[in-house]
Amino acid sequence: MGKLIVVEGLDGSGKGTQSKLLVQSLKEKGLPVLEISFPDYKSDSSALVKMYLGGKFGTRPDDVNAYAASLFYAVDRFSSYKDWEEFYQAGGIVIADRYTTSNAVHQCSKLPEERWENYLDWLFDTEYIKMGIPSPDEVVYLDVDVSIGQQLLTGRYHGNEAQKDIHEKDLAYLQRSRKAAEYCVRRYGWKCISCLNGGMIRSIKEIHTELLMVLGY
Ligand SMILES: Cc1cn([C@H]2C[C@H](O)[C@@H](COP(=O)(O)OP(=O)(O)O)O2)c(=O)[nH]c1=O
Repeated sequence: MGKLIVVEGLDGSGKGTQSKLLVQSLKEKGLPVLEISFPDYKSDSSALVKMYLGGKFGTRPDDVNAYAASLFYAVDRFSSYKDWEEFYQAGGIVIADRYTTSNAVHQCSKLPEERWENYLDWLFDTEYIKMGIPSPDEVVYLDVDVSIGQQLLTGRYHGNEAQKDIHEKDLAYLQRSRKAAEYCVRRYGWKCISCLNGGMIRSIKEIHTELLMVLGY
């Protein structure tokens, strides 16, 4: 059995960059490592996720309830697992840029806080037990302020706001997602790295060094 490490964070937190750097560092140490990313946009299994994020079922995140949206992402992960199952079972280290934990962060926020525990129990039972995909060994949450994340996203989309998906366009929704993430950090012992220092985003290298440290590499 291998190891599954998840890099989690809100939109614009730098997860993609940090996942890639982590993979590179572990490769340099000679470890068997594979990078995966969700949603798996290159696969047909992400069709419903694309429809949802593109606004086909409604232009606000709340137009699709937490349970329905979670299942769109869950089936995408089930399909992806077929591609890395063998590597993982043979002892490889899998680095995931988002995972089931993204449902926890981004779908919890559609529910009132008193229903979070119930939803999270359902979510982890559905994906890790009923569907049978692996549960992570480590989850590292990269924490950024929603407004800073938005600035980074605007840069990524070269100022074209129309390119944002229905989650990225909704600031209040992202604020609630951040609260849900903080709840998960406390409840499940996810590791948390603060990506800001004095209101400014820390350097990519600094965050990478801390990421290696919290993971013990
Ligand atoms: C993987 C995953 C993502 N999401 C959300 C988080 C993001 O707001 C959104 C899209 O994922 P994201 O990785 O941000 O895609 P992009 O590369 O287009 O920015 O989907 C979930 O709600 N559940 C999940 O399981």
